[in-house]
Amino acid sequence: MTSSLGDSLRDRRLNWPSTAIFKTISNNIDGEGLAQSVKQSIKLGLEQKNHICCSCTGDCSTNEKCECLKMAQLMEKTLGGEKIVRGQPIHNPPSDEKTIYWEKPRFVCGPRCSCRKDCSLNPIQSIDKNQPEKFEILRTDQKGFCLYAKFDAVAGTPIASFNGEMVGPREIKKDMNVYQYSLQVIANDDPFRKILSKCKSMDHEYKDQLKKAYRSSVYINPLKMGNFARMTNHSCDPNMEVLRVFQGGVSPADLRVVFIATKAIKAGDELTFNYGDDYVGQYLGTCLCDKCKEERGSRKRKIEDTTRVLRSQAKRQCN
Ligand SMILES: C[S@@+](CC[C@H](N)C(=O)[O-])C[C@H]1O[C@@H](n2cnc3c(N)ncnc32)[C@H](O)[C@@H]1O
Repeated sequence: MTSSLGDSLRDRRLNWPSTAIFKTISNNIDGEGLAQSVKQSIKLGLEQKNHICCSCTGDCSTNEKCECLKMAQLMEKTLGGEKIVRGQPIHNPPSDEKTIYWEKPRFVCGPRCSCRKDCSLNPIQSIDKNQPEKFEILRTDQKGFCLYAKFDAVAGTPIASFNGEMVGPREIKKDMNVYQYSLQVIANDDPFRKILSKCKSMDHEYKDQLKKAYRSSVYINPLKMGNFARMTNHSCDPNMEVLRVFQGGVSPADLRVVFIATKAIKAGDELTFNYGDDYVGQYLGTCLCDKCKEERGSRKRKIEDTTRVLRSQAKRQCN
């Protein structure tokens, strides 16, 4: 990891907080505390008959026979989120963030598909590659480590995946650090369950396990093993949003968390997303995002201006 520290602490890893040291992984891995149904459906999902992958040779997004396109279309039709297609921005109403994350998971081609390079239904194919060249981590006094882009991107571009260990709720509650760094990927009675009754060709045993698995809670903990995305700070005016994206199948192990640009990003910009009101209210105290700092600055200027006016009025009256 190529992190830089400010002033005298530069490059002295001994001085880094434990949250800054982790093993980089490019896929989620199984961790502790997962429900039996989650473990079982991950195992069944590894069987070839339960993969969803295509043998297309051209662009899947125009091939009506493509298995991946069919699943992407089923998700779009049932849950309402547009397909993610490379080169086409994803249009999401910004006020709808929570709903997009939970209600509208997407489907894309995966590493087992034969289409690979040219396929526009495979926009996250190389998202985990060359991360040190794409991102920079710098440490600031107030927010700790911050993630910066080293590239320009248009709104709608997939920027990074958020990787780590898949763990159950018990693991999250045990340690406040784990709680603060983790993202929930499967919620109790997950909206994704609506898809399962519509998958006619799915193996029955697998489908039953999936129905149970998507009734439990699963989190991604990036603390011991993860990637750069775990350094993404909160902003009340963020430049990314989080999407759940299935890649190559529909087991919990195929579910990935992907950050998508919501506005144009320039090299040097800090990458941020909205942690949600609960987190901000409970853990951030004073939000140090640019928007809040700007608002506090303008409030302070207003108070100073008013005080100056009142003082000069009082002075005039005294004279
Ligand atoms: C997931 S970590 C992000 C990476 C973190 N900055 C670090 O150094 O490891 C979340 C923590 O970063 C800090 N943080 C993130 N966004 C912030 C913000 N807008 N204002 C203040 N602190 C923030 C808080 O301490 C928060 O609990």
